Amino acid sequence: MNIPIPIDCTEILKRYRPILSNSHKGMLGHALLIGGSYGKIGAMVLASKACLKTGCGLVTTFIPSCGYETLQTAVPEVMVQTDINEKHISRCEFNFAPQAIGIGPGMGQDLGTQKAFHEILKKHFTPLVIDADAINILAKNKKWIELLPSKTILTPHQKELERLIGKWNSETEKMEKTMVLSKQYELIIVMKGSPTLVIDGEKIYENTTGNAALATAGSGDVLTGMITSLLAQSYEPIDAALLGVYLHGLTADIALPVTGYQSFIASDCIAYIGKAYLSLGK
Ligand SMILES: NC(=O)C1=CN([C@@H]2O[C@H](COP(=O)(O)OP(=O)(O)OC[C@H]3O[C@@H](n4cnc5c(N)ncnc54)[C@H](O)[C@@H]3O)[C@@H](O)[C@H]2O)[C@@H](O)CC1
Ligand SMILES: Nc1ncnc2c1ncn2[C@@H]1O[C@H](COP(=O)(O)OP(=O)(O)O)[C@@H](O)[C@H]1O
Ligand SMILES: [Mg+2]
Repeated sequence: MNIPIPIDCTEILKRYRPILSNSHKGMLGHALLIGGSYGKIGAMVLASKACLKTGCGLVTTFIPSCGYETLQTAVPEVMVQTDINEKHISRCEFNFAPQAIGIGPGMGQDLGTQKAFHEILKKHFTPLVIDADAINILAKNKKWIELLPSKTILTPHQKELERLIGKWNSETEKMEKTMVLSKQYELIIVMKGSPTLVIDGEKIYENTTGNAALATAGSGDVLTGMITSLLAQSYEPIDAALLGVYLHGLTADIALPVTGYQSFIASDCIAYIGKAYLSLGK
């Protein structure tokens, strides 16, 4: 097994690009986030806000129509497009070309949603981040994995990973199975946990930031928004994954002395993205 490369400040500063003084929103990427369902619009609120706060110039969020007012009120900076269906995504049609798409948080696995996801995979070759229910849908329809563009980023937690690759008997077996999947389809797999590992073919990266404060609802939805943001800003997929995971963990490390473990919530993770960037010292 290859020795993991630590994702630390040195590694991150090789990849991080400071903002240029003449930047405008049109240069900083337009991200599209797709997901949410009745009762889980909050996942998209979190992902969308995190996407903007990570520096993306424009963010459009595609949700079922029941979430329209909630999202527009919670994050007025985000543009919203809605599905014809009220409670879940059933047909995803949008009228612009995003630089990156993040899909899955709170999306549910309704059969209509599965079909809509399949259509997106067949029609679009935009850099992709696949999370939560989009991972679960792929696990149910394994043939669709072939449709993922090379270097698509998947962000499974342990249970989602198990649905995707099957059960394992040891940590070594888990790593081997994940690397096989990564190599076979040229995927970047962010194995979320403590610590989070990022697999890119033969390469394994181990994150050095983050703590148990992140064990709270929606913190993964925030990570999806952050990685999609970096991808839309034209970071290479591996750099977007590593920088996203590192900054996400850093928010919790910086917040901890103020919030403690228990009171830290996903919205705090978003609130500390600015301090996480500042601590890179650039
Ligand atoms: N406010 C919201 O709208 C929220 C929506 N969410 C959405 O809710 C849907 C369901 O997601 P869930 O992840 O809750 O459901 P899942 O059924 O995918 O995962 C929950 C199960 O996985 C296990 N698990 C999770 N992380 C683990 C780890 N590191 N090690 C071992 N076991 C682990 C849990 O114990 C539990 O049994 C997703 O679409 C998600 O995006 C959640 O993100 C929570 C917040
Ligand atoms: N004990 C922990 N230490 C460090 N990071 C953690 C810990 N628990 C959870 N996390 C991080 O929090 C995030 C949880 O993601 P996920 O399970 O998808 O949450 P949700 O679906 O509720 O948004 C992941 O990035 C994971 O690495
Ligand atoms: Mg999740």
